[in-house]
Amino acid sequence: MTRPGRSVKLQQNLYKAGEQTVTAQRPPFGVLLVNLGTPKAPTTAAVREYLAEFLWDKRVVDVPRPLWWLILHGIILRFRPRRVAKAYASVWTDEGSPLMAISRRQQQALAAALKEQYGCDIPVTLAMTYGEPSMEQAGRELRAAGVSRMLVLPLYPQFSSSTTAAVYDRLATGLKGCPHLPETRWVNEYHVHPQYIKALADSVREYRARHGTGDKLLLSFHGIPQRYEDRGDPYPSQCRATAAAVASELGLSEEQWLCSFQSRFGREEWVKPYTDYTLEAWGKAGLGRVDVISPAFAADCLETLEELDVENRELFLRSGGKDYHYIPCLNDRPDHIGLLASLVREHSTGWE
Ligand SMILES: C=CC1=C(C)c2cc3[nH]c(cc4nc(cc5[nH]c(cc1n2)c(C)c5CCC(=O)O)C(CCC(=O)O)=C4C)c(C)c3C=C
Ligand SMILES: [Fe+2]
Ligand SMILES: [Fe+2]
Repeated sequence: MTRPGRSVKLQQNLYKAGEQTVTAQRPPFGVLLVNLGTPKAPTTAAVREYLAEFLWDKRVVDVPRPLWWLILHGIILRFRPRRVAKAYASVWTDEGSPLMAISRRQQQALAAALKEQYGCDIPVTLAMTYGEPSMEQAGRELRAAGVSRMLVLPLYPQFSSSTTAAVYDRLATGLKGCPHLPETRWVNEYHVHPQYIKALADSVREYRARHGTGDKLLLSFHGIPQRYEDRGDPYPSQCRATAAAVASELGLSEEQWLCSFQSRFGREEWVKPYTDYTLEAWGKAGLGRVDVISPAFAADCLETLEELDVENRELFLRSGGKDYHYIPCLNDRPDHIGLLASLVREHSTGWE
């Protein structure tokens, strides 16, 4: 008769040996790139579906549920989708929503950069917090590639409870019921990473070398409600630090730049100064030319291509401003992909 202790030990050894054989062909780890999400089509129905999921997340809107359900379904989802769908239609591309098209290019470019860096394939998958590709889809892709260690890289340079923490919640939901969790690491933020600051500053330098230099540089970040900052969300102070670091890298004096916040939603107070009020005031004050950049967005999207490049341009010019220049997001610039590859390397120490 075999003693129970001995048989257990043998099984463990066999399992270990088996696992080692498999591990030799497995990638050392995989990367999960995450961005916010975007509608499937620039139609009222698709935008309604997207907003219904996005705006129901308590991390985004924290109004008590029964009241918020009435406001969301009774008012917002009845009227907003039609107007917002028109805005999406005006920026839609042959490859789909700009956010999705650019995210896919970032995914491919990062995979190529990592292959060069590590000398083997490091699977890079893309997930959206809301809509598709979902965390579950991305997780299945990573599992199929044999990944047992996962680095999560939310494409948010500044940490916010309304974005980065929402990724965390959604990931946890996606992993519910998963019988064997991957070992997971996480990039929380990279708001003053030297390569991020340099890439932003270089994008301004290159733009200005081609198109001339504005009187002021406005660094406009997506806003959040002031209440969120008051209860500890570090996002606004990280945005201010990013803006100051870019200005310093560019050698700008205090009066040559400003950090502001855009994309307000609802009636409550959001973090200030507001981008639209600032541009209106600068236009009225007779400012000649403003250059605008939006460092919180890793990819151009509705909020930059429509709100910043179209709506706010009109506002500035209507108010008396002379010239308005929008500088694109880092998107798939090689220095941006280089930054993402560095973040992967820095957070995967010991996994190689
Ligand atoms: C309702 C409150 C919102 C908070 C808080 C918020 C924070 C936040 N969002 C981004 C990035 C993006 N937001 C985008 C669109 C968008 N954002 C809100 C609302 C809040 N965002 C809405 C309602 C919308 C949809 C458009 C609209 O109806 O006006 C996008 C663009 C997506 C696209 O498809 O192009 C991005 C990206 C950040 C970084 C952030 C806080 C840090
Ligand atoms: Fe937003
Ligand atoms: Fe907006």
